[in-house]
Amino acid sequence: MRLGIYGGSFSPIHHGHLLLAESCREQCQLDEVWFLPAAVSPLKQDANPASNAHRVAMLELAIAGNQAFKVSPIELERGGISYTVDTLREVQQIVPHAQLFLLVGADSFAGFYHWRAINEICELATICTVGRPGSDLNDWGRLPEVLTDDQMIQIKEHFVEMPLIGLSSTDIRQRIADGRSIRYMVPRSVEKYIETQHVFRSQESHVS
Ligand SMILES: Nc1ncnc2c1ncn2[C@@H]1O[C@H](COP(=O)(O)OP(=O)(O)OP(=O)(O)O)[C@@H](O)[C@H]1O
Ligand SMILES: O=C(O)c1ccc[n+]([C@@H]2O[C@H](COP(=O)([O-])O)[C@@H](O)[C@H]2O)c1
Repeated sequence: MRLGIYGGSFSPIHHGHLLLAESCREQCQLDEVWFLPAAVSPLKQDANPASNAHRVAMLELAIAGNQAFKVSPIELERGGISYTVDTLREVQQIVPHAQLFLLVGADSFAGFYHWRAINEICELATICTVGRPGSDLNDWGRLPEVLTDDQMIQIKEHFVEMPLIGLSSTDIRQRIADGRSIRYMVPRSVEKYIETQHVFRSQESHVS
């Protein structure tokens, strides 16, 4: 099985996330893509995402009907800071025969040099990178100092094409706070959930 591993805060999930996952599924011939909401994203430790329950509920609504997409709670259940290397090790235990592909947007990839154990990450999974407005996938910074030539070639062979989508969860949360429209930025089911559950409106929704 070719398995896509897609981590993020997903607070909330939006159409940029969904198109990224679908583009990787198609172009990397993935059998499944697992969405893994982070307990605490290592480089966004000061962020205050919606509760775990809300993020999982919105993810489930967003992927409903897509047999290839699943939500995995393993980072939430592990708790603490969600280091990707720990997640990949855990997934390897759960599905030992799966070939793992790590899906990463360009802004996250720009910080990849600072992630924990990046050589091991590259051993455990093939990195699939996707463009995002404002981040240049060709700017590798100091990565060539730490990655092997083979690792760099493998990453370059897995650039995934997708129309650039200038959506971000931060902007969507700001729009909600301002009482502005988020229609067509997130699936309708997610929009309705945010509305009826008052997510991002009350302090309560930020508590796990
Ligand atoms: N519009 C987008 N285009 C391409 N990749 C994206 C887009 N939005 C998010 N991603 C990627 O999805 C992953 C998870 O992102 P995350 O859940 O942090 O969303 P975000 O919109 O960046 O959130 P926030 O604004 O709260 O920081 C990261 O790899 C990120 O690069
Ligand atoms: O393992 C790390 O050191 C690491 C550092 C930064 C980000 N990540 C993961 O990358 C994913 C997207 O993170 P972010 O900060 O762009 O939302 C999420 O699953 C994080 O756990 C992982």
